[in-house]
Amino acid sequence: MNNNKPQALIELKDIGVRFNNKIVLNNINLKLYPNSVTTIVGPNGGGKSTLLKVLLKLIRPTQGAVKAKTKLRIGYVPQKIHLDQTLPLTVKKFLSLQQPQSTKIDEILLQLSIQHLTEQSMHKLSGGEMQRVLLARALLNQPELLVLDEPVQGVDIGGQAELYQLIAESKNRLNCAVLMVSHDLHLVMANTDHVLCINQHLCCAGTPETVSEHPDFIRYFGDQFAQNFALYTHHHNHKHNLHGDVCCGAHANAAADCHHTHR
Ligand SMILES: Nc1ncnc2c1ncn2[C@@H]1O[C@H](COP(=O)(O)OP(=O)(O)OP(=O)(O)O)[C@@H](O)[C@H]1O
Repeated sequence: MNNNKPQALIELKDIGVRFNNKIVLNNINLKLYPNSVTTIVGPNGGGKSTLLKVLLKLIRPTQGAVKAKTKLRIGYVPQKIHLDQTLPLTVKKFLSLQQPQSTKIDEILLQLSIQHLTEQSMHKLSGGEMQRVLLARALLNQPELLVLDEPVQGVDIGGQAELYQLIAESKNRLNCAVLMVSHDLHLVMANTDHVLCINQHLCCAGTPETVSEHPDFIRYFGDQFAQNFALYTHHHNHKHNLHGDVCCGAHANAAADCHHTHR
């Protein structure tokens, strides 16, 4: 038994979700640990957002359980927010709804290089600016777990890489766990410890390298990705078993337990 292993921040056990008798998720198991990045990929309609909502306790699963550390601080960047266009709202006012302390807001705005947007109207933000503001809001309570649902939607290609870089820096600063849904596989892989490929069930899971070679993954995303991936990948010289421990012969499917202590 490995006594050095940290406690999981949150654990999903045998999660199943049905909507009107349609199975959307089945038998999903997942543990998230501090200082790790886990990326969920999978085809459209595969249940990725639903899984995040179960984890955030926005949806009660039909089956299974979510076990979280007591008073776990979670920051959430949703796919979209809906603002009333008739209500005037500056960025600072928007953020103060989450965190009233002005100095904390200024600190986060500076970290994300958007201090110039402080008095900007929320209605006039570009796609990239809006996503940074949503990230700022999620970071305001110093989350132990940062959850992001397709965080670069509506952001131009240059801004996408920058936003993923800010997410990685925030993770390093807070030592938090990051769980995100992303379609930008080639952009996120270099900063991702574990990938889960979900299509109702867990198709495959493991390091970016192992998942990118899995037949299910190639079926969903094509081997075009493998070529892009080679440009961005970081290299492991070993694999992991179910407990995240280093071993030599682990199979990609065995890594749904997302403990990763090194890069
Ligand atoms: N509240 C709901 N009621 C009924 N069906 C739902 C509900 N929410 C999601 N679904 C269905 O569940 C399935 C999974 O949806 P979900 O949004 O989780 O997929 P996704 O993998 O995030 O998709 P995408 O990549 O397109 O965002 C879809 O078929 C969707 O229509």
